[in-house]
Parts: sequence; C-alpha cells; structure tokens
Amino acid sequence: MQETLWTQAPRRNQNLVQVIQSYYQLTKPRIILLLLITTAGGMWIAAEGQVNPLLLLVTLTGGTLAAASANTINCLYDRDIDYVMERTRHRPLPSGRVQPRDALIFALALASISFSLLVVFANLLSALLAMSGILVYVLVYTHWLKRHSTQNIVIGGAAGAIPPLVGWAAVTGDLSWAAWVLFAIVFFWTPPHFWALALMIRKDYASVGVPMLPVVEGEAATARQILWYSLLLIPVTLLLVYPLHVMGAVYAVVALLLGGVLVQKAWQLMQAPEDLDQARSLFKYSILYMMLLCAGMVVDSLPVTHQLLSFCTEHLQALISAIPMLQGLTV
Ligand code: HEM
Ligand SMILES: CC(C)=CCC/C(C)=C/CC/C(C)=C/COP(=O)(O)OP(=O)(O)O
Repeated sequence: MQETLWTQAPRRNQNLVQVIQSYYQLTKPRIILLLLITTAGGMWIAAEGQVNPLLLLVTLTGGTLAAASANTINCLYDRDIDYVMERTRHRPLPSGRVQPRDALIFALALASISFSLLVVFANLLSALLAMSGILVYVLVYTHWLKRHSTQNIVIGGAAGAIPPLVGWAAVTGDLSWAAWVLFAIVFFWTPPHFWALALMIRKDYASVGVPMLPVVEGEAATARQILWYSLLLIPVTLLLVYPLHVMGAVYAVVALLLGGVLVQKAWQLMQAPEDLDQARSLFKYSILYMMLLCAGMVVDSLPVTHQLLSFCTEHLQALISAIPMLQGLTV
C-alpha cells in the first residue's frame, strides 16, 4: 500500500498545544493508567505495604514512558488499518497530525529515557522487564499475532501482564512466585477484558481482516471463552492467599466478590452473546475489576489493616470467652 492511502495529508499550521495533544494521544494514555495501577499493586505487595515513595514515583514514571513508547510504536505499525477503522481513523498518525518518522523518534526517545531512569534509580531487572514489555507488545502481539491468529490477545496479552513484574522487580531486585501470580492475574484477565470489547467492534476488525475471535468464531464461541477465563481467574487470584500467604482475608473477600460479579456478567453474556449492552457492561466492569483488585492488594498489605484485624480478632476472642455458652470456640 502507498503511504498516501494510509494517512490523510500532513496537517500543517498546528499550534504548540495541538502538537502536544497529538503526541499525548499517540501514547494511548487512558490504558496506561490501569497498567500503572497494576505496577503499583506489585510494588505494594513486594514491599509488604511500605513502599519507598521516591522508588514508587520513579518506577511509575519509567513504566509510563515504556508503555507510552510501546503504544506509539503500535500506532505507527497499525496506521494502515487504523486509517480504515472508524474507531481509530482520528488517531494522530492516520489523520496526518504526526508524521511516521517523528512518531518513531518520539517512541525511541521515550524508551531510552524509561530504561535510563529505571536502571539508575531502580535496578537493571526492572529496566529490562520494561523493555521486554515493549518488545513483546510490538513484536509478538502487534507484528506477529494481531493480524494472523485468533489467539492474538491471549499470547500477546503477556505484554500487558509485565507491568506488575516491573513493579515487583523495582522493589526486590528479583521475581518471586507471587510476582508470577500477579503476571498470571493480568494474563487471564485480558481475554474477558478484550473480547468483550471485540464483540462490540467486531465489524471494524472484520473490515480490515484482523482475525479477532468474534470475527472468526462468532459471538457464542467468544462468550464461552470469556466465561472460561473468568472462572479460571478466581482460583488464580486466590493463589496469593493460599499457598503463597502474601495476601490475607481482606484481599480474599475482595477477590471473591469481584470474581463472582465477573463470572455473573460473563454468564449473562453467554445467554445473549449478540447483546452489545451485555458486552459493553462486561468490558467496563473488567476495568473496574482490575482497579478494585489492585486496591484490595494495597489495603490488605497496609500495616494498619493488619493492626485492625488483630485488634478485631483479640476483641472477638475476649467476647467469646465472656459468653459461657461459647467457651471452647477459638477465633
Ligand atoms: C493484548 C492485551 C490487550 C488488548 C488487545 C487490549 C485492547 C484494548 C482496546 C482495543 C481498547 C480500546 C482502546 C481505544 O478505543 O482507544 C482497550 C481499552 C482499555 N484497555 Fe485494554 N487491551 C489489552 C490489555 C490491557 C491491559 C493489560 C490493561 C491494563 C491493565 C488494559 C487497560 C485498558 C483500559 C483502562 C481501557 C479503556 C480506555 C478508555 O477509557 O478508553 N488493557 N483495550
Ligand atoms: C511493560 C510494558 C511497557 C508493557 C506494555 C504493555 C502495553 C502497552 C499493553 C497495551 C495493551 C493494549 C492496549 C493493547 C491494544 O492494542 P491494539 O493494537 O489491539 O489496540 P487498538 O486496536 O486500539 O490499536
């Protein structure tokens, strides 16, 4: 395809604010926020609730720059199909507001700053993990799988699961089992998250020949897969409680409630796989799910939560021993 078919003519005469806005949009900022929340979740558990604020700031900044770089390269690579799809045709590259060469320089600069920041102020492992996130997203997902396999987002989803590893590595300098469970949580969450959205925009993907699951196998098969991954996600989230013992009762309750609602929504979708409202509701909930699950991790790992729980346990114990009928019970 010729370049002129991929983009509108370069847009000249943009003022500085418009230029900044265009580069900002190139980075898909709204997605980055949730990626950062998962990074922070990893840091909180790794630091057992007591994260060094400076390390938090540096790691989140490095993570932001790496994800921004990855998203910019994805926009650059996909500018041909983005030009055709209604949802994406107003992005900075297809609309001619940013030139491909400038986007590439921008992405490389972001990746270099991210790597330097993480190496100097966190550690080498976290910097290498952030760079591997860019590589997996660009090479494995965007280049290799997105246009060739219905399992594109399952395997490519590994890229989106790397941010909690970056957070964990920044705190401890290595990766424990718990870090890999965090990776698995985002990995198994990605299919319900993305396929719900893909059900809503399947015509767009079909128009450019991207073989997303709903396009190739239809709505019912996609809804079934969403339900399986949602069911699998519940035991995976609970691995942090047992056998790893890095999370306690507060997180366990949050994970069970959130997982229960996810499964319920997936079940409702399976009853009416063509209902776009059900798919939209599941997609929106998937984002809330991940935010609240990470909030649950943070709250559970705070020292004040532990103090509060042992205070309640002690008083419950005292109350039980004061009631003759209940003597013999222990909490
Ligand atoms: C391969 C894995 C993934 C794919 C293919 C995917 C795909 C998408 C797509 C196509 C959108 C709509 C974006 C738009 O219209 O501009 C979206 C939205 C979103 N994604 Fe994902 N996603 C993936 C993984 C993730 C991960 C790991 C996170 C964060 C943990 C995430 C967070 C979000 C958020 C927060 C939105 C909503 C953005 C908004 O408010 O518009 N995604 N995702
Ligand atoms: C550590 C690190 C830097 C990790 C990178 C993680 C990362 C940037 C994940 C993004 C996942 C995502 C939004 C995919 C959508 O791409 P798409 O091409 O399917 O979306 P589109 O159709 O909207 O362009």
